[in-house]
Amino acid sequence: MEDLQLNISAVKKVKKKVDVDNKNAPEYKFMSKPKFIGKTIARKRPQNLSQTIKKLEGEAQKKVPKPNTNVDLSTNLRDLSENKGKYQGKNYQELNDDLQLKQKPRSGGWISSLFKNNPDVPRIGQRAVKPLTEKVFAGTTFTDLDIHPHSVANLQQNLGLKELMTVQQNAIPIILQGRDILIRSQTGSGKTLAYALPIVEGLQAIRPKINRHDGIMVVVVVPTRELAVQTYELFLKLVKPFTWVVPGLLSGGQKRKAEKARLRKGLSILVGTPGRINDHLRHTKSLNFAKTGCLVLDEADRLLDMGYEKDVAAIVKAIEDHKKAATYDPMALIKQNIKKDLTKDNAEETIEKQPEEKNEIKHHLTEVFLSKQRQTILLSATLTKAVENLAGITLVDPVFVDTSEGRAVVADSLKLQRDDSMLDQVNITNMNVTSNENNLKCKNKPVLDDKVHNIIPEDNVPETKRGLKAFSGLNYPDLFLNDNETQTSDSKILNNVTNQSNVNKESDSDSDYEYFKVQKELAEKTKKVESDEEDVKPSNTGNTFEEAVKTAIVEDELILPSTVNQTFLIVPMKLRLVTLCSLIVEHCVLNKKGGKMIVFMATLEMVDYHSELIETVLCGKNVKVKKKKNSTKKSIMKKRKLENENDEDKSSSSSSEFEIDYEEPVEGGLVPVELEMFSLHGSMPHEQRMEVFKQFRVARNGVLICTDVAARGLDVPRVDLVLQYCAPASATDYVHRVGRTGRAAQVGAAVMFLLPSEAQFVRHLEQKRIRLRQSDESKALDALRTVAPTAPNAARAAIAVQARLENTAHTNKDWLARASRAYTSWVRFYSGYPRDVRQWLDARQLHLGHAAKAFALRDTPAALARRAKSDPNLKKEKPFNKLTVRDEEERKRPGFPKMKVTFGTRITNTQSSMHTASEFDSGLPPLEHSYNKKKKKKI
Ligand SMILES: Nc1ncnc2c1ncn2[C@@H]1O[C@H](COP(=O)(O)OP(=O)(O)OP(=O)(O)O)[C@@H](O)[C@H]1O
Repeated sequence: MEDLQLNISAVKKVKKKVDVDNKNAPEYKFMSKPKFIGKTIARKRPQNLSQTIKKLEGEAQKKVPKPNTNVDLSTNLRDLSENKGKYQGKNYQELNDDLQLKQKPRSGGWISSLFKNNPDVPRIGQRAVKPLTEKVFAGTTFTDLDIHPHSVANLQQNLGLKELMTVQQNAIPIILQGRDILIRSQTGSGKTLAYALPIVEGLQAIRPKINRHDGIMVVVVVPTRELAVQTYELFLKLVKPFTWVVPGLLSGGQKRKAEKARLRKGLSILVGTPGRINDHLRHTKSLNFAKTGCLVLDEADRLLDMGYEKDVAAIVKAIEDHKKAATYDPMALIKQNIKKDLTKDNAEETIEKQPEEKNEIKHHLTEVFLSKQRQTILLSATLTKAVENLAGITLVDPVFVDTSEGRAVVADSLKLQRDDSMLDQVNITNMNVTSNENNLKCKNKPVLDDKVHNIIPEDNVPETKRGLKAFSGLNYPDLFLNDNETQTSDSKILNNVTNQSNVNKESDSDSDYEYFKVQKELAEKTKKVESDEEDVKPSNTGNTFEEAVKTAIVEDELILPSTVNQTFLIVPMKLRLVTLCSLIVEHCVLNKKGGKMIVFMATLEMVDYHSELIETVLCGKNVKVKKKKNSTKKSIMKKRKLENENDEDKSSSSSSEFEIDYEEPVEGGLVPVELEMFSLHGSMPHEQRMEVFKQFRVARNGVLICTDVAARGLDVPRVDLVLQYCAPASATDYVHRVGRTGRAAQVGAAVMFLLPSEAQFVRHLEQKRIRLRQSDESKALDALRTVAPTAPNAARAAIAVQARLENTAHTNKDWLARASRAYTSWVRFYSGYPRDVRQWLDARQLHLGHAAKAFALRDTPAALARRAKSDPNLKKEKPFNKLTVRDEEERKRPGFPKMKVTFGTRITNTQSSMHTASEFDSGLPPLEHSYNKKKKKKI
């Protein structure tokens, strides 16, 4: 009686009590023989492969004369497919699929081993982890900034923003000074506005006013198309009072021609993804960065993942090359000289005018736009070694802004130069962010008090001391060396920082008392360390910026908004899909206010399959629904109440679930619910992708199932739950996924599903100062009783839902193929987890048979593997996101020498990055090669 099938195929609608022989069943008691038709019965698993094979053999024996009694099964099957009309043209896999599909109508039932042989759910004690926190709002307003009054009014009226956020208060004055900057601040803390506002301010102040033909002044590079659209839209709002500043978008979806035309028309601010921008750099002559005074790399760490570093390097190099080329333009020089001669006569007039014009320039950033200089801004909520290297390569005399509380840092690389002449002492300013609120209030003074911030305007630095790269040890030209000349940047970096990772003393105890005791000890220790730090002269690395960034990276502590309630739920593999359905119903259907949630999955095949499967099953899509009068919400609630009372009585008297009356369920046991489902991944057609993104943004409630393509930067209003159905590939990914909720100090919740074998992954997160609580799994399936109202308890409701999920997945070959593809892609993804998390997310611990159940499949893993092998869709080319860095293209276009780029040690492993590589392609169709055109003409 190991594998039994629950058959609910009754016609009668009258409640009857089922008499069950249940003495030997371990968990759920199945009947060996039905006492009467139409009630809960159990029977052997029909789709057992051995049975299938026996049947095939039987048929073969009937129809084909037995050639040899010793022939093996494969010979029989071959004979079947080759000789017999019924099976002609079908391979073994097709036959197997046919049988799989036939089983449903024949049996009318389903496998019901959902609650059998599941591993125990471990209890993971909570350790004493003190999360890093960050104050979101600064307590000052935009009027305190020295910006155009129209901007302030626009922010208030069109964006509804009044108060400055902490990162904005710290970063805007520095950006207005034209300084290079690296910003680290938690997710949803307003980093986009922190750079967009001063950029618009700097541009609008240029006189005479710029126009779209003056060239691209600002380039903003972001990792995904959605983020590009979002950033572009913010710029559109900010330039409303300054119509002569024109933002533009290059993010894919449109034809090359249309984008080329837009570039030819002219833009002031260009927002785009690296692949797309780089592609136009190679194929669109009108794209020129000679006038680019500001480069923004948002989500800098992500930009260096997924093989994007070459595109980013090419953009940085293009800006430098174009600017250089513009400087040495002989025609421009001649023109300039002629102009000088012509205007000699008016020299007096010019001299008189000059001071007036100079007075108009409030911020150094405006001067940067008018000069040959370039300001670079790097941003992310998480820093990696690769970002450190990128900062070393791209930033000159930079400032590091880290806004986490208790360690808020504004570290200035120019501090050293000033101190050389003054104190010969290097200090990182650890300061309380709130303490400098008053510094912004005086408009006529330098915006920041440099005594507090350690910032000195670039003008005050002696010429000889300026122009230092962010890291003294980095060799800048390394970026563009040829293969054989390349040296690893890493070997050159002197890592002076010996700071110990601030891993807290841990306690495995759950008790609050223990937790607070450890916290107190920690607080005392921290106090002591801080006072010691004041006495000890810091190590002289020669660059405060370098020291601060390296410290932040070595400590590797992550920060999340404190308004997000983070939990994890340990779910046995077989129960994952039904638990997901339950959480969706609980959050989006039962929640009276209407919930909006994002579900992260590992692969795009999973996203496609799950979103359609869940929508079909929960919403009754494609199912003819005959609404029963008594299945209205009110009656269901009433019934539930009665059942609950009955349950309580019965639980004491009976141990069998099958002794409870089981009414024939409406439409297979499920009542459809109202639910808006959305899905998003990088391989979706562009228009559909944008449409989904826009619709989900405005939706009041609903579920977005997506890959990590939605993990970065996306700002969707009212998302109050983030569910990680598959564990993230790193703690950093965890932070960005969770960061889609609790934005701008809003309240949010985050749940991560873990398998029992993955439970220790929580410890990995705790080491990074992320604190999570374990959720109680006993209530996780309760919400399913809403969709299976006739089920006597949550477990039976889960069985009914699982049955419907399986039946749907076995509706036809197309469904079956998609289910198998999703399963196979997940298995592949799982074995590709990066090495540093593989000890917790170990593919060898997986039970692949149970995993099949989680994909609503009934096949054995071996049969699934065979199906995957014969599926042409799974043999499709690996996603290729290096459209713009092909060798032949490198050679074709002058000015783009073959580059060997290493921004740092690659931390992503190729296997796992391939799964998501398609998320980040340029969005352009491949170029038609000239020989193809010739061929076409000939034809
Ligand atoms: N001063 C402000 N007051 C109130 N809300 C603000 C302010 N500045 C920005 N916001 C809002 O905060 C939200 C998050 O901003 P933003 O997307 O820039 O965050 P972020 O730090 O870039 O996040 P991520 O790290 O996830 O990319 C947005 O909805 C934005 O409108």
